[in-house]
Amino acid sequence: MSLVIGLTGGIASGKSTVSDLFRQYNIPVVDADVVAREVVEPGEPALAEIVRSFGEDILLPDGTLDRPKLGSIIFRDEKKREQLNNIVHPVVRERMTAERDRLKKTYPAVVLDIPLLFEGKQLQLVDKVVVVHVDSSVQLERLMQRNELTEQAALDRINSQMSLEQKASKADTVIDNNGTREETREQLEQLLTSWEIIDK
Ligand SMILES: CC(C)(COP(=O)(O)OP(=O)(O)OC[C@H]1O[C@@H](n2cnc3c(N)ncnc32)[C@H](O)[C@@H]1O)[C@@H](O)C(=O)NCCC(=O)NCCS
Ligand SMILES: Nc1ncnc2c1ncn2[C@@H]1O[C@H](COP(=O)(O)OP(=O)(O)OP(=O)(O)O)[C@@H](O)[C@H]1O
Repeated sequence: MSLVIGLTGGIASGKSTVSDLFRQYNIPVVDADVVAREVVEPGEPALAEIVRSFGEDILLPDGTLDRPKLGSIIFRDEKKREQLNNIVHPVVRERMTAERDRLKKTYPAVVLDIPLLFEGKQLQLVDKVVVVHVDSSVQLERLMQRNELTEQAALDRINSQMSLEQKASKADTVIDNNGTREETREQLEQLLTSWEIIDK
């Protein structure tokens, strides 16, 4: 029996940071952001569909997706975001399911890092949900710093998702990532011990 853990949170709340910690305990992580990039590479059907919906201008001269341009459209416009989600999410879900099932054969636990686990209705993919939580001021500050975004662009992204408070209220477990990375690691270790995935 392998436990499938859904890891989620808000943008820049620390999912990748916690994913790296899972990997340090030899627990594999499938990252939805990485899969979402793979499915829109040149030659993929999803990219052709994006061009049909958003126009040729959404491509860079080398034929790859102009991600900043698409981001500037969809993070400000709910209808366009839904349009993009309807193209990308089913393919992402299919690939993640296959990867999950492959890894389940070998590992006692598998993590699916899915930023839109609740919004994208992907809960059926996982057994337990871990939400990485930070206060909104910490989230805004870390996002602006990491992505070199203005406050407005960062807020557009944050507000395009379900609030972190709401996500935390739906979780099986919440990891508080306001503190140091070491404090976050300690919380994860405790969790993995209580779920009997690692021995203390
Ligand atoms: C719009 C795109 C091209 C912008 O690319 P960019 O390189 O700037 O961002 P990146 O892909 O690294 O995403 C960063 C974060 O933005 C948030 N985010 C991405 N897409 C969405 C969305 N459709 N709705 C809400 N938040 C989103 C997530 O928290 C994600 O971790 C890209 O995010 C995309 O293709 N999004 C649609 C696919 C998707 O929903 N991905 C999320 C995981 S399935
Ligand atoms: N405990 C921490 N202390 C200080 N900085 C942190 C901590 N956790 C994460 N960070 C920093 O905050 C930023 C966001 O973290 P991370 O990339 O892990 O978030 P994420 O949830 O994976 O983001 P995204 O939704 O965009 O994929 C990064 O620059 C990271 O280095």
